[in-house]
Amino acid sequence: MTAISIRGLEKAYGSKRAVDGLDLDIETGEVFALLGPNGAGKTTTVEILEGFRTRDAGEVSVLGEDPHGANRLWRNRIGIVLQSSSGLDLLTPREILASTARSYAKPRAIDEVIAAVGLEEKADVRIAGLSGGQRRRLDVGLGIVGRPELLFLDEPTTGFDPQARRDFWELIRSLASEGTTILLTTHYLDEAEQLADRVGVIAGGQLLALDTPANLGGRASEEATVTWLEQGQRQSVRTATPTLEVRRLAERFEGEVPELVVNRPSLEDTYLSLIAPHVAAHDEPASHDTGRTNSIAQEVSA
Ligand SMILES: Nc1ncnc2c1ncn2[C@@H]1O[C@H](COP(=O)(O)OP(=O)(O)OP(=O)(O)O)[C@@H](O)[C@H]1O
Repeated sequence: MTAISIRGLEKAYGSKRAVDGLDLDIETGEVFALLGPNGAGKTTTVEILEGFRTRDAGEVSVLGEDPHGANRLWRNRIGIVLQSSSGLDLLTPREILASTARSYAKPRAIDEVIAAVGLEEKADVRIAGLSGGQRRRLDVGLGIVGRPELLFLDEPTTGFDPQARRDFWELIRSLASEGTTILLTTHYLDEAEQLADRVGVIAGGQLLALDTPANLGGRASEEATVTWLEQGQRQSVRTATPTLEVRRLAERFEGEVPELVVNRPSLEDTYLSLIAPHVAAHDEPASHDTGRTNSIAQEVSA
């Protein structure tokens, strides 16, 4: 089944075409990573899917409905983790999670959410006392407390330390194993590689490539580079048959080949070569203020 269907999506800001004829299907239960340089159109696309932005043209269906003007029932089926949370400094994570949970029909237990995002020790501390990474985990907690069928994660691990990122990846895997569909935007290629069933690369509002992380841009069939040390010099060959090359070397060295390494282009290499023609000399500034706010936060602070 299709969780998200996008056909011919277009959105311009004045003369700037932020999304320029995008077609994409995301299947139910899939973890999909949307990649692209600054200003590629990721946030605009995601915000249209979330119902926070209008589109100029195209058809969009999210969980079977057009997000533009969708009702509260539909909204309760999706979870959103924004790029940054707004000021709720006087509340504790437990309070804000409990308050948020009340607006959903079948919320997760608060303690379960606190444990899932690793905030046990900070559950009853004012949010003002949380580190950036801990606030981010709270954002994720707010995104999942309503037990969403579809979760939007916008650059979820920015500011996480390496252990917190790994813990977060485990959380995403467990949500995915429960059948949650996840649309993730990230600038971390390793995150996409670890989590995503498929990745889509966009630039200039257009889809440049769409595949599994292993196959993106023909990666799986790219030549490998075999390197080794011989008479104090690093040697290397590019080959479509690295196993054969390694066997030859093993025979020649009659055993261990010194400092043997076999490399294929990383997802990052492939990604960078895909977007190279689309990236200007200078990066675009970070996204504009979208007007999208944490509706939950608004409710609580209102
Ligand atoms: N409210 C706005 N008004 C005018 N231009 C906008 C607005 N929002 C986005 N844009 C422009 O639209 C283009 C796409 O922006 P968008 O934020 O969707 O990109 P992005 O891929 O999410 O970038 P980032 O990785 O920096 O978050 C950019 O050129 C951006 O400057």
